[in-house]
Amino acid sequence: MIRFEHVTKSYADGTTAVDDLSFEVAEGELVTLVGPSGCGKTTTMKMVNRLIEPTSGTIYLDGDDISAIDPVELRRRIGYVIQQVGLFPHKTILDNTATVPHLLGWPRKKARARAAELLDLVGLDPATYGDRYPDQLSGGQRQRVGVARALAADPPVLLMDEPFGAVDPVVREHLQNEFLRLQSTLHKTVLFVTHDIEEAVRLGDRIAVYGAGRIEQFDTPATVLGAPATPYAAEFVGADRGLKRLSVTPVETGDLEQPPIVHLDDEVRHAADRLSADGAPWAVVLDADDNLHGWVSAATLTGAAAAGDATATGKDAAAADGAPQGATVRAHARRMDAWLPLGAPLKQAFSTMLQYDAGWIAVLDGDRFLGVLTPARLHEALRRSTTADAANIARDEVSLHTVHDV
Ligand SMILES: Nc1ncnc2c1ncn2[C@@H]1O[C@H](COP(=O)(O)OP(=O)(O)OP(=O)(O)O)[C@@H](O)[C@H]1O
Repeated sequence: MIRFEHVTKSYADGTTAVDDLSFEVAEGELVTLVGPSGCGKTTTMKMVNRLIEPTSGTIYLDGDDISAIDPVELRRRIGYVIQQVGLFPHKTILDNTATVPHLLGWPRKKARARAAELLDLVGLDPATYGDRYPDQLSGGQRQRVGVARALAADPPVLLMDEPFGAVDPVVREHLQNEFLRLQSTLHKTVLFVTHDIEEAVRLGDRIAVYGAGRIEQFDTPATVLGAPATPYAAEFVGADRGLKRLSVTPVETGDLEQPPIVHLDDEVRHAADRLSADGAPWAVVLDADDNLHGWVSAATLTGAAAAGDATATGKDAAAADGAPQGATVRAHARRMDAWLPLGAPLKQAFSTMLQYDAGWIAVLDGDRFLGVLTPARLHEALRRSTTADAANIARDEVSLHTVHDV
């Protein structure tokens, strides 16, 4: 969708802002450009909508050489969001959002209806905020208006230059999540500039790590974090890149352990026997529909089974009706609320373990129980995924050596 071929930008004073850049952004892909201040990210972006002209090389948009497209016509195909937002202070939020449709000559009513729809889409109720002026909004709300305005004419391409840079970290994370949600339905082709590696990793399908005027590495977040291409890239992504990888590595079925399973209505004695045959200290408990209920310990079941025997020989009254209390697993099972969906990031898995102070968490596919993730398996998954991504193989094809193998 966007293709750079040997693009260089040098200024009259001899500064080379961008040096022989070649890369491609696929349709519907979100590519983050990340790097330190002054490395040429903004220059790269502004060449796409011709706010800056390259010194040499060619940029293609959807196969067309953009130098042959009238800049005004070009910019209609490209939404642009910047950190300072650039809202017109004397225009209402609704009119600000409708700016591009107005410029395109849409009838006023249609433009305003579209603007209201977009404000709603970015989480601002048009009835509440539409008639306000920019200085009556918070910084985060203004950023949302910036995104709504860029999307108003439904351009296939979005350029975003540090769009969430001016808000505090909490609002920023909120805006990032909202933007990811939007992008998952809109599938725009997005070039997103940031100097924040966390943001780049979080948002990007792929990341371009910039050194001075050059791309040092152009790859998925997982690969950039797991196998930095150069010492510079390694330093830029940070010594804690292993931890950052937790956010971009999903839980897979092969990462899970399979503890024994018992059902709520199983007889205690049968369940206890099964666990002791397996030598397992506990079992996962499922209900009749195979949905997760919780867990039960082998010790509890064995104790209950023994108590049941004593009751039976003691001719307890409850046993007389054939349904002694505590005869099924149901009476002894504990609820387990620590679960997460397959494909969730390992970071979420770890955080859920900590939140519930749990030694394992269940992994579900919809309602279906798939297995459990333990801290050891989580660590293994992370180690395997690093090798798997670098060698381009499946995670379960990686063999690991641990201290137990020595
Ligand atoms: N008009 C200009 N004349 C000379 N040099 C310029 C001009 N505009 C930008 N530069 C230089 O080009 C280089 C790249 O600038 P650019 O704005 O693309 O960096 P950036 O990576 O976006 O930085 P930041 O994160 O600080 O915005 C910088 O060294 C900058 O000083």
